[in-house]
Amino acid sequence: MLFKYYFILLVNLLAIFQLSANSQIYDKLYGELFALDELVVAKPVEALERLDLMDKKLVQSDPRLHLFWLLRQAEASNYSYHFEQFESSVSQAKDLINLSTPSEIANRINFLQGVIYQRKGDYQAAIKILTEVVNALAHHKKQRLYVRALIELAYTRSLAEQFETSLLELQHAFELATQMGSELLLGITYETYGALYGYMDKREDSIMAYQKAHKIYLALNYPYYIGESAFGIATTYRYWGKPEKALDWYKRYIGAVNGLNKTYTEFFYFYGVAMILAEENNCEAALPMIESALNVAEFKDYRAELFKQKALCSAKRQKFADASEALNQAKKIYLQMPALIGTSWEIEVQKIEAQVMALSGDYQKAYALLENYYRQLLAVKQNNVSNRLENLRLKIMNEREQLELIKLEKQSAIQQLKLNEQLQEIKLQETWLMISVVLFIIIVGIAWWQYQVSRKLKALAITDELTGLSNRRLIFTTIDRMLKSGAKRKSKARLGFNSHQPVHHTLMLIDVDDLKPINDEYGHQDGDKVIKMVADAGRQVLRDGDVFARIGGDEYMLFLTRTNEQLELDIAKRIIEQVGSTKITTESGNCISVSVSIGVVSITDLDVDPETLYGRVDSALYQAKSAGRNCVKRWQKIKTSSI
Ligand SMILES: Nc1nc2c(ncn2[C@@H]2O[C@H](COP(=O)(O)OP(=O)(O)OP(=O)(O)O)[C@@H](O)[C@H]2O)c(=O)[nH]1
Repeated sequence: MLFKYYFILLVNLLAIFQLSANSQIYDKLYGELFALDELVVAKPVEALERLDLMDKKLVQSDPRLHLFWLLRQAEASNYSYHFEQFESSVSQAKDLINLSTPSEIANRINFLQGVIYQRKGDYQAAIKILTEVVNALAHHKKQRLYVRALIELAYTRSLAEQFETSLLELQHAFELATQMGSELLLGITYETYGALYGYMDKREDSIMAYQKAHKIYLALNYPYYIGESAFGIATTYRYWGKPEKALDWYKRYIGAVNGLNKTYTEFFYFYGVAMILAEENNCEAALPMIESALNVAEFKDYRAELFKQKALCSAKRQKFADASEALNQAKKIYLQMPALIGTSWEIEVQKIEAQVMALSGDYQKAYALLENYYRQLLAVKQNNVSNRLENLRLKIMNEREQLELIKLEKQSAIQQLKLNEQLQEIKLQETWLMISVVLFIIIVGIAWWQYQVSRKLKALAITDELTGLSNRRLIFTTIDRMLKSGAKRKSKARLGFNSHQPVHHTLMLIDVDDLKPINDEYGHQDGDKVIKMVADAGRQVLRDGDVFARIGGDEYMLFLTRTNEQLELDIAKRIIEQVGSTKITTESGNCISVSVSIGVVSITDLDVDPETLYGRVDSALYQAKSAGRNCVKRWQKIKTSSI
């Protein structure tokens, strides 16, 4: 019993899990379908492939998702000229509509149904369903679908030569498209103006409107629309009697739609080229093209045109049976298209029939038909070019130009804003550059200052402040280094790596005699003068590589390189003489002189250790002091010698 409850609980839990997992999958699929919005028109074939890759079973398991999917398939099929698939998707979608279908989706499907009716030449059905869509959306006009349906309605009316209503609807669509700032809707409006003006025999206006549409489509890069506008331009040029231009634009059409479904793109292309050839009396080339275009079953209105040309061409080639058969086909088509009865399209059949009769030699019948044709044509033209219609057309064109001007002004204001933004950006960049340069200068300045300070500190570390001579640290380091490198060289020489060079350097220890009494009697300032004067006297004997340092209160050490016994004694004597002959004027104005004692040691053996060396020079100085001062003593192995 308990097991049964557990089982039910488990099943419920699984169902809940399944539901939430499914809802996640559905969300993902909805997301994918939403994301196709641009692709269906920009790259419809790719969109169809993507739709095909989606899990159909899953899509079909949710009616709303299925509807959405079918809508996308319909759009992508339409824009890729897969018209059968387009029709089948719309019809499947229609079958799925029920009371719970959101009106927005139902309207979209009805709109597409309207396009299908129109393409099939059932203008009355198209006008009816498109009017329903427009009315259903009338409460919220700034909707893409509302404007789209309005344009399609206007276009369908223009095909049925209801020009006045068509113009009014199109103008309304143009205003809305401008307000909404939708480039695509503007393009479609211009394109439809192109068609409308074409049917109204306003060739130049037609080309201008089509060109505007074409430019917009090129910028959007939508192949279907680029092709449609090129085809429209070609057709207007054809009616205008400019076959070369028409052919050029038919070629542009087939270039633009390259990659889309060939069955229909080629149908339109062959249709256009065949009509040009036939109109130029090149029936031999036109007829096979007319035949291959007629093999495509769609588009009654186009087929009627093809049959008309076939009839004429056949008659010109004396094939009157074919001509009459073709005329019958054309008439049959118009009977199936009540909206076209009485339009210039339909009455033109009589003209063609008259031409066929004339070619067959039945001039009487031809005359009667022609008379009838021109009477009807006059009525149609009068209707189409009535003053009221012409005034309306001019008024509408004027209003449109006003709107275009406003749009241009807005664009130039936006451009100005962008320009200002760019200027500000440039200014900001300049400021940053300035700041960077200033920072760079500051950093370089600080680095320079640090370098100078560290140089000074380094100098201070090795310099005696009072005399500017080297200090004890520097001279001792120099001597140590010299002895070490000398010792290395010597040991290498011993091993035979280099030759042994005899050396002779000199170390002197100089001490001021009786400085204490001077300090005591004249003061430290005068004592300092003495210390500086001795430093100056010693400086004069220096050469490159020599070091002269103050190593203590009144004690100096002098290290001389590349000397000899005679030279070192001469230098010591020169110092003694220099010091002795220099008079110092004390602060109190007295003139005093001092002397120094000097201890000398010759360095000929680099193996000696520094301490021993300092001990020797110290003892030599001690000898000099003991010998009564103001003299030089050299240290010698046994004893120091007096000089
Ligand atoms: N003015 C001055 N006096 C100093 C300085 N450094 C040391 N002295 C003094 O110099 C004197 C050195 O004394 P000693 O070398 O012992 O004796 P001395 O009077 O020079 O006599 P000697 O035996 O000949 O050396 C001391 O009185 C120190 O105070 C200094 O930088 N400036």
